[in-house]
Amino acid sequence: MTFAARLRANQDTFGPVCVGADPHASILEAWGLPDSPAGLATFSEIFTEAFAGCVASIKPQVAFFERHGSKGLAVLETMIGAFREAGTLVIADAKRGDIGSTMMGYAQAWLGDGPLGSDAVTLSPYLGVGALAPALEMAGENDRGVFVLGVTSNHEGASIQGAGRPAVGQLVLDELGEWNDRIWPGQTGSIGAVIGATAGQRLADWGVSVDSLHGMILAPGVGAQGATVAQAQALAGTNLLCIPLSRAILSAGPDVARLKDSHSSW
Ligand SMILES: O=c1ccn([C@@H]2O[C@H](COP(=O)(O)O)[C@@H](O)[C@H]2O)c(=O)[nH]1
Repeated sequence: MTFAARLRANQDTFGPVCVGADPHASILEAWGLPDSPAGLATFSEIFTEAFAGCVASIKPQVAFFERHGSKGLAVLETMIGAFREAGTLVIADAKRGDIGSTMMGYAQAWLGDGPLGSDAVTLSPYLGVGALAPALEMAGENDRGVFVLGVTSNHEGASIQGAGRPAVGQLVLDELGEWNDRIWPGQTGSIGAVIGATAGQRLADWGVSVDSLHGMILAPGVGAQGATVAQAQALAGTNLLCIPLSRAILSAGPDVARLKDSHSSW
């Protein structure tokens, strides 16, 4: 079953909200945990108890595990394994992107069967969508997914993503759509784009349309960054929409019941 089909099936049961695992130092502190690998491990245990098997997908922000070095990555490996075992899809937010030969290494790390192997990974197209080919092809071969930065939720991206006509963001979407049509003709492709839920006005101003994507949209920016679920829904078109929320849900922790309620309230 393709990643997109698995995401759709999970979202039919649990809804489109993807819970972000972003153990910022401030979240660890708010949860009464030390900013250390041990604190991170306890965060991960609570997060897993609250959400494994109970939500469609999670999106661990790799940066917050990397900052604890190898011990942090070990915690991430355990978390990824526990969620995948429970049938909850793991979207590793690693934002990888490099020349094709190195890209193969990233694809093997995040979309292979190794300890960090996840259901999907986020990618940056700054070296060209074509440079991402090893990951895009592996998504097709291994029934995994990717989400490539298109028009991001932060305003600093505008000077590059909105440059030119068609805008750079449109060129990225169109190229991703060509890959989807090639690998999954006539279906929802497992190559997605990151389009910030905060970016609706920018899309309109730049004349960017998501129609050519024929895939999935990951729309961060709801909650802590000020966008609403309705704003995320308004920009997805016919693409399969996945809405990640991190701080807005994690702020309900560390109580497991309150974390579950917080997810349900969205
Ligand atoms: O355009 C983007 C791409 C990625 N992100 C990531 O999503 C979460 C958002 O966290 P919140 O606490 O829900 O604001 C975070 O991991 C970002 O790195 C994004 O915000 N915008």
